[in-house]
Amino acid sequence: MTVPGADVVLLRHGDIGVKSAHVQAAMEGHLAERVAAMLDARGVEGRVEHEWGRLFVRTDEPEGATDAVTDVFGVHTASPARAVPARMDAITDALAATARTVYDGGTFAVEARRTGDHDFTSHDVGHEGGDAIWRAVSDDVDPVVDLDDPDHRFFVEVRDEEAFVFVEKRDGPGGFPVGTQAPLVALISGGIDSPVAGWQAMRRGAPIVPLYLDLGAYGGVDHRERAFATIDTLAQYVPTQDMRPRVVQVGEYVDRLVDAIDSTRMLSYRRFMYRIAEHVADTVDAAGIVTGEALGQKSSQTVRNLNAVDRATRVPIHRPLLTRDKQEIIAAARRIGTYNDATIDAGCQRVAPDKPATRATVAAVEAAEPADLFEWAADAAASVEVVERSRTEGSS
Ligand SMILES: Nc1ncnc2c1ncn2[C@@H]1O[C@H](COP(=O)(O)OP(=O)(O)OP(=O)(O)O)[C@@H](O)[C@H]1O
Repeated sequence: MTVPGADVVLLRHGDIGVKSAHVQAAMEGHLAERVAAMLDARGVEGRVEHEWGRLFVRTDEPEGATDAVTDVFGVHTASPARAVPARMDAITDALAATARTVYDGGTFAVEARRTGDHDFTSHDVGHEGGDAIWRAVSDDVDPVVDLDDPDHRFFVEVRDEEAFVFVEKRDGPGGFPVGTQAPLVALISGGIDSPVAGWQAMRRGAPIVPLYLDLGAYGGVDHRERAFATIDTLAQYVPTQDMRPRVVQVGEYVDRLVDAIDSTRMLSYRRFMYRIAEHVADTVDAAGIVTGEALGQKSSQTVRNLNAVDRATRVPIHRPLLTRDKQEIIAAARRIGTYNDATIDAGCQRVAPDKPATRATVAAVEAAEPADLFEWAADAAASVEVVERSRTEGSS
């Protein structure tokens, strides 16, 4: 619940803080820009201020602003807060007003931090603030202080001329602001896994260029639409990025693979797929490929098979979900918002052979696949199409 009179949102970052001073300063600048862009994209009024180690959004819409900023990569937590002058009477008044609104019984604690010169300590703030809260609510409830595990936490942060009163720290995605790493081509099939993998890459700062391979008769309109729907959802996290899907038609090539190869078919299909991604990466100056593969999840994802398929490309393949269980990935997809889009059943299952190889060698895969497989990939990639979507075209 937002504190009454909230007029600012405090933003904290996480991993940015372990960087050297000049990198941290640059990343905080990036973060401030991303926060401003997100507010703009969500239609929330707010002015972003940046001080060393901390960002603030001054706003008349603290709820909307908090919702928006907790979707920005790089934001670890955010707190809608009320700013008051850094005087004890102003702080205790704000705490009392907040307690009257949010305190519905149980135990409480005041947690105070302070930087700057003041004629009181953070211990004083805790003590006098606790008294003020007690007086504010003791007619209605029986307030009890518990500093270890309270039901209600009242936070006060005193910074120089101002003090901020708040009651919650809402989680953001953490990580780094998008754009602080080179781009990656993300192979997005629209299943449950690949959108989560793309999101994870963005969370660590790498913009993604979404690439969808249209399987023609093996996929269908639903398959394509679910991929686009997940990309639209991902695009909402990065309003400044160009998230238009890149689409390559591969149906006729898959037909040929199904006719030509049996047990190692999926592995050659992956090699073909990575090669297409490599071509796209070259055209957009991306420095790697992201997939939603997880160790052992499918026959094509055994350690040996991953080794065999990786040899097809000189571009590194990043697999953020490599060690995740399916249930963890599903939970992440639900949090991110891509789960529902991804549950339409379609696609690769129809390409897979009845008895897929699980311990393939590079030599065996190469021996079974058409000699010109990589030329097919080059031909297919040459007709890559950029699909215009109303919500996915970035503003910078
Ligand atoms: N049609 C496609 N377009 C783009 N990428 C694809 C496509 N099919 C597969 N991939 C990529 O290959 C990875 C492994 O393929 P797999 O067959 O396991 O995907 P899936 O089960 O259809 O979807 P997901 O892995 O997203 O749940 C995917 O995570 C994705 O990165």
